[in-house]
Amino acid sequence: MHWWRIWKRLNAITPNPITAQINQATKVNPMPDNQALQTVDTELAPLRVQIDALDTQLITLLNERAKLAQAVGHVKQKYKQPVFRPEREAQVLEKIAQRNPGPLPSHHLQALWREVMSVCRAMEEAVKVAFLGPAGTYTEQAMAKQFGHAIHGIDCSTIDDIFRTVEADGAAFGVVPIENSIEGAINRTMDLLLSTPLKICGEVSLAINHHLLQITGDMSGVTTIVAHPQALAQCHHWLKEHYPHIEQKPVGSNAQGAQMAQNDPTTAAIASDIAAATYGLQTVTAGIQDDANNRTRFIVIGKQLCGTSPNDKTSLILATPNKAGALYDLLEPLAKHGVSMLRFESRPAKQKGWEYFFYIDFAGHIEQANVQAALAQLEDNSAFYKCLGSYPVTS
Ligand SMILES: C=C(O[C@@H]1C=C(C(=O)O)C=C[C@H]1O)C(=O)O
Repeated sequence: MHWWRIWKRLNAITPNPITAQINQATKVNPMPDNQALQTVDTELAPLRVQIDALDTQLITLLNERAKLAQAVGHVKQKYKQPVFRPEREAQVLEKIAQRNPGPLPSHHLQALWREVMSVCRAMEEAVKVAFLGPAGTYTEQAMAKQFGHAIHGIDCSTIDDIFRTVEADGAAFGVVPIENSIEGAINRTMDLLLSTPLKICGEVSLAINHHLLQITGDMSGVTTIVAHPQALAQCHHWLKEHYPHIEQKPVGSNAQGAQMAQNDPTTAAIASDIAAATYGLQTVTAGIQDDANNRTRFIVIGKQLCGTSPNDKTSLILATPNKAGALYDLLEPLAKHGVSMLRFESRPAKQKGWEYFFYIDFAGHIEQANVQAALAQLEDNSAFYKCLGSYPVTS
């Protein structure tokens, strides 16, 4: 007798309230007998034949696409040009959304295309990308969102290491967090941008969902909660309300914390569901961040300048001369040349008391005439000027 027949009989004797509820809610027979399965399969058979035929066509088309990417690779190699072209990929993704007749939602189709481009790119060369490790960090997730999975990820233990690895050509690109919707700017990234010769060549925005994780899902013996300081800050109110007496300990990354929790039942971690799966942890409570719309924006850094895409932004660091009205004068060229500002942040200039560096993002690409005119004037008006690059805007 099949196990589900035994289950059915048991249920007939003592109806299980949970299954009864599910059956009522879903109106699906949970234990179809062989005949029902056969009936379903018979009706599905012609649809499956069509799906198999389409898959065969898709395989052919995808391989045709890969061959073209290989040919592109040969041309790039001949002229010693970079394999990864973020502006071209942004263009491809934009066209996907424009041409999509549905019913597939454009953002799902775009996610598929990211992977298609990733494997096509890998036919030219697997791009090396430095990220904040170990495996399971949000930075790794952001890297996959930007580059797809067919890459060579190099895990670094600090943001400084990522900058150094890319500066020393250990990786072509690095992915680092720059700002969070709750906690604001990531200061270490901001400070390193000031001195690095690297450029910004892309950005990635990621929804951040923090979960409280422990090896068996039991908090009774837990004495320490570990996480990156940003994650601890983003869950501050929730932790204060639910675990006010458990010590909080900052660690290098949330994934590192998850790794620690894997080996120690007295330690709980705050990390993503990917980290939970990577380190075999149980979720004690899901979504513990204080703001449900918690997002982090990451930037892609590299030596490569980015061409124009359908929608670009440019990032600058400026300092004003020390005189009245200097900030107004500094920004006036943006308004004059019709350039709209997207972000304005300041960081103290550490060597000088109470002087600041201003980090400015605005819409447009450095190759556009109005942007060039505004930048020339901005540079004239500032005591310090550094252009960090132009790159495609992503949502
Ligand atoms: C094919 C190219 O190379 C890479 C792969 C792309 C793709 O698969 O569509 C797009 C841009 C590049 O990162 C290209 O430059 O056109």
